[in-house]
Amino acid sequence: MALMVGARVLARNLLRPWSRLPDAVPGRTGPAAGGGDGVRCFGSPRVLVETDPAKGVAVIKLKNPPVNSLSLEVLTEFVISLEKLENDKTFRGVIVTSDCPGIFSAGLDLTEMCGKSQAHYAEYWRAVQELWLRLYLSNLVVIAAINGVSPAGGCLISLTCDYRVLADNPKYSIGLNETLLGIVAPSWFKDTLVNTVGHRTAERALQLGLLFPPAEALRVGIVDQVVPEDQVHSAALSVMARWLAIPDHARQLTKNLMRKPTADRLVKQRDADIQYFLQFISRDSIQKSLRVYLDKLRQKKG
Ligand SMILES: CCCCCCC/C=C/C(=O)SCCNC(=O)CCNC(=O)[C@H](O)C(C)(C)COP(=O)(O)OP(=O)(O)OC[C@H]1O[C@@H](n2cnc3c(N)ncnc32)[C@H](O)[C@@H]1OP(=O)(O)O
Repeated sequence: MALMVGARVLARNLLRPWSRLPDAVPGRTGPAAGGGDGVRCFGSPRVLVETDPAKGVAVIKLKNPPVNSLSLEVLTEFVISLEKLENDKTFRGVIVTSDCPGIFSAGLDLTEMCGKSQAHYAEYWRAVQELWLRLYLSNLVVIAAINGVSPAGGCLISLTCDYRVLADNPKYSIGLNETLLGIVAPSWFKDTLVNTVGHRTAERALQLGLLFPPAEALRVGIVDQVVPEDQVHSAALSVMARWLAIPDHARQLTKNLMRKPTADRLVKQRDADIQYFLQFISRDSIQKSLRVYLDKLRQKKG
């Protein structure tokens, strides 16, 4: 069943012309759309997109309550929204942020990796790869406005961006904490972190599963800027203006120069990476670790 979801969502959207693509959140214009004159909204139930054609900037807001976990549907809808923006020459930059208060993203959806079929794991992992590749190599300027806690896959999304602004709230930690779950961040997660903070900091952070609070996150360079919580969006817009002042072709070629070797490593062995994930995630010990972790999260409330 779940195997069909990603393909169904993709097919339904890709078959439609651009102007009719937004279906779940119909296009709205003007102040009622929440962004002032000229702001248009589209997107899907879990990935909202607000566009400001005059500025050439869009905002992608993840909305998968309660914790913005990256389910197969979120990953698929995210890729579709990004592709739509990439294909429209109006847009040169996108800000990625969250619509869930206090949570940027809880990372990969653990329920997608626990107790499911091999076919499902394969489809899910391909969708994770796809989003990473699209974001990492996007021609758009991509800025993360991190307005909440951002572990593991949430951190990965931020790391794919060109610049990260984090809200200054001690609860909003960020990092690749996979080892704390008894799992291992794949090589391309590791590469993305190494490319951002350097080898030694990445090694320590990965082995210990460190989640950095804002001041520490800034110190190690996992984020570029920490600002008061109510200024995250305006700070991201200011940074965007600076990046958009650079001629697109020069910036895009430079980005490609910096990032393509890392992306190519995954592209060249995508199927092998999926097979490795399948073997890893299907192990009894790994399934048990994930179940224990999920149970702990669920029991926290009780
Ligand atoms: C070779 C390859 C190997 C495999 C590599 C795999 C790489 C994995 C990458 C990942 O991203 S794994 C996910 C890592 N994420 C986390 O560790 C975060 C876990 N969540 C939290 O710490 C907290 O939920 C929170 C984000 C800090 C929010 O806390 P809050 O108190 O606000 O909410 P909770 O009560 O904890 O959660 C509400 C609800 O949501 C469920 N949930 C939380 N996180 C996830 C998740 N990542 N996936 C699925 N579901 C999640 C949680 O269980 C609660 O559910 P219910 O009790 O309401 O049913």
